[in-house]
Amino acid sequence: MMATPQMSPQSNGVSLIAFAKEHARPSRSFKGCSSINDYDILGKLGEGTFGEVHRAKSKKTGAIVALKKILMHNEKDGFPITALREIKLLKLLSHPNILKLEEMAVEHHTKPTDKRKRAIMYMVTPYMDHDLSGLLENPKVKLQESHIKCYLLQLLEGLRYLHENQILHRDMKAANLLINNKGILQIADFGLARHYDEDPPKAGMGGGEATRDYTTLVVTRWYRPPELLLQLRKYTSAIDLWGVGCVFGEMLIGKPILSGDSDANQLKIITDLVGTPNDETMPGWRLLPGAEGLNFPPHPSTLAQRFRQYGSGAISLLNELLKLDWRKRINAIDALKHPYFRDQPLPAKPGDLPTFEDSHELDRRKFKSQKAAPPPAPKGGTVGMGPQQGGWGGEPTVNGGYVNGDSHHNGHRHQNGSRYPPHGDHRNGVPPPPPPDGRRPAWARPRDDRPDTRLPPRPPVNYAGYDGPRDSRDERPPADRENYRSRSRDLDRGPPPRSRPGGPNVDTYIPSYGPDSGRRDDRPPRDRDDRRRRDDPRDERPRHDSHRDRDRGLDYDDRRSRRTRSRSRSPLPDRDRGERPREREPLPDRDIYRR
Ligand SMILES: Nc1ncnc2c1ncn2[C@@H]1O[C@H](COP(=O)(O)OP(=O)(O)OP(=O)(O)O)[C@@H](O)[C@H]1O
Repeated sequence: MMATPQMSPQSNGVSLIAFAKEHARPSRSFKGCSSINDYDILGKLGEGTFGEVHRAKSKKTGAIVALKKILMHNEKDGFPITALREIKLLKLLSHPNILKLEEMAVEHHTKPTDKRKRAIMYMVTPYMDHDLSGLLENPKVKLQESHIKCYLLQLLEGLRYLHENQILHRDMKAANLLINNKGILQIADFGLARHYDEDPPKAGMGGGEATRDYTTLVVTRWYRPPELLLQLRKYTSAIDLWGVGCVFGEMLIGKPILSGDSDANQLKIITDLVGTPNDETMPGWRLLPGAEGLNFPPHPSTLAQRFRQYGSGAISLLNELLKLDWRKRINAIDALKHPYFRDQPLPAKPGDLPTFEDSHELDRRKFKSQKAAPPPAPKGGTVGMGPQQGGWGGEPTVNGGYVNGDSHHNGHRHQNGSRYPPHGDHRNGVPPPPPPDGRRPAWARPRDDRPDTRLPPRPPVNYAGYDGPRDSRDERPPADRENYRSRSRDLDRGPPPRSRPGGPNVDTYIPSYGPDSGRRDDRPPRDRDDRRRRDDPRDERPRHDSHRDRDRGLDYDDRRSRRTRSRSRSPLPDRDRGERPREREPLPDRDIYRR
């Protein structure tokens, strides 16, 4: 088991080396690195931001595993920092509800012409039969309320463990929750996770308060809490609990509950559901950077009405998880004690859950192809930037879900290899499915009549294209700051500007638990903030940037020349572009592990 809250390195001055030692799981549980030849590849399961995921069988143990291939979108940039973060965190974590990293597997190029290419790395994790998003899309799966409670309890247990150990997941969503046929749910995909510098949450105290800034470029839009949409940088573990609320609602109604087609639209449909913010429901919201120029016509919560068929227990827990005020949002410790879990029907035991046929992204394509033709290949959408044409136009459906531009999609994985929309399918004549039956709960109605849904882009881009403009870190020229302000007043007029690569939103911190981390460990947290990291030439651009390039069909050379062009044109000094010429101040290689 990992540390108790008292062991937090920042709260009591314990060095991160000691922290790592406390947290280290038994060394034999992480085997290190094996060869890809130790595995028989059985088939492809999916494709994510990092790369393909394959099902495989270990030749040594016979175990069925998942191999996540780490794609090097840009070989010259080296190993992706998001993958490094994920590997480092997963190596430390040990909990039944957190996906376990068994080992890494390496594939060396054997052809003489490829010898100079970098080896391909794979993360080896136990094979899980489903992800929750795939499971909910499987027409043969009918989740009963006792099953939902069982999954929700496991999700909260996993999250309590993460938060107790000061880790924010920052990408809570159904697609990142893996489930096996023994009824075990595990939280996966730690590519956006990070160590949290504040104290762990305490019972009855919500997520507490944060004292330092974090990047707001986190969480997939449909699961993104209002405070992040409004650019709060001092956010807390409460951001993950909002995601739990979205996942809970999704399990109840069988589809994502808040599927905004732009950040502005996301805020709109959130407030339609939980009521507009005011000084009581979200004190201080007007002071948040993203609130500038925003006005919400007062409107009460409709949550109880929308979820009335699921009973008062479910409504009460949803209300706690989907609280606008992040300071009052329930934490995982308290959510686990919520009376909903003691109401009938009681949570099923994992071993009592039914088994289902495998539901991964490629299986989802199979389910969908039984219903409709797949969507056209993207013509170069921009991952991370909503289509925006939806503006504030999300409409609630009768059963508590929402219909908007996104929900008209047919839910396929896209042929850009992503779960995220290429932004444009819905304009290509894919007809919306018939409206859902709003009277019956998800498990009691046919799955085929639910609107198809697709995940929005991840990672997000804030519609202002910049956050934290009011603090001393705003080093952009005044003209740029002014642009930000006028853009924020025109939220739904057009597509958002792209955030600047390596700009102040880039939170490239990865916790430094390595044996060589002593020197910096003792520095105050302030020293390890985003400012230092964005100066690092090896700072990775936000994940969506490189992914976006890929989806735009830009190859490495395109990207490089584009970067070179923008560099030569940019009026900003290197510092402001988040870059620092290597020759000026080379950093030791190991520094990449310290951000
Ligand atoms: N251990 C596993 N067992 C079975 N399937 C898995 C496993 N890990 C991942 N998958 C499948 O592969 C898909 C992509 O995996 P994952 O989300 O980890 O990749 P990613 O690159 O982080 O994706 P994203 O695009 O969400 O960032 C998952 O949705 C799931 O369907």
